[in-house]
Amino acid sequence: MFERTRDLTEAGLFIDRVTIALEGREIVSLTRRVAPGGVLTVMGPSGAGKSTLLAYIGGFLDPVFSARGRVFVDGTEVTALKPEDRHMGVLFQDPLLFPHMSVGGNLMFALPEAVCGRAARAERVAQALEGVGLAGLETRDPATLSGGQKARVALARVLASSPRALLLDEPFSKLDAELRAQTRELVFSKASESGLPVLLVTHDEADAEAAGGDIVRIGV
Ligand SMILES: Nc1ncnc2c1ncn2[C@@H]1O[C@H](COP(=O)(O)OP(=O)(O)OP(=O)(O)O)[C@@H](O)[C@H]1O
Repeated sequence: MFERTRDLTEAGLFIDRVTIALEGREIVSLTRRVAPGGVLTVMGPSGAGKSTLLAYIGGFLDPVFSARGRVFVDGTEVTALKPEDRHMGVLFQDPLLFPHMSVGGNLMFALPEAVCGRAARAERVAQALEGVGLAGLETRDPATLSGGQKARVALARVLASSPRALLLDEPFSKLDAELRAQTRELVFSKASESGLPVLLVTHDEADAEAAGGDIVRIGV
């Protein structure tokens, strides 16, 4: 259940004394606040625990880890909630589009139930695609899209779900340099426009620089 706390009602994402251990060894220990529209970039060597931290915040940490600490979004504690009840948009390296659905179907699936009626839902999908420069692609089979287009559909799908925060786990790493730069500009501008706090996990210093926010280095 939601717990309102009087002293933590600030907007954004708050990571409050989160510690994560594997086989009794602490691998992550972090307290940070990410303002709406701000980015916290998590860097560190392979195996340091970056994806593990993101998984804890998203609510899908593997039970092999033991973890403590609280996660708040806009002053509401989400630590005990299921991933789908945290309303966090997650993007991974792979766009993970549903292959058996059209591009429009992928977005429609993500729309909140509160968007009612066929016409209103179709309009919301159209707007989301337009917002990432893919207007009119509703009927396309995801398999026929380029890598960059797939990444944009994944972003549009996440934004269509009306998230309260974005969790990005190396979402640009499969794109070539030029596409990578374009896609990350689009992601950060959309997040900032929507006032979403972003947690970015990356190996890439250029990603961190483009993100423009605080950088936390773990495992170093
Ligand atoms: N399901 C699991 N069971 C056991 N150990 C795991 C599991 N998932 C991850 N680990 C271990 O936990 C540690 C942290 O992994 P994590 O994937 O968070 O690292 P990372 O910093 O994201 O690495 P990379 O940059 O390579 O993606 C690693 O030592 C990894 O081997």
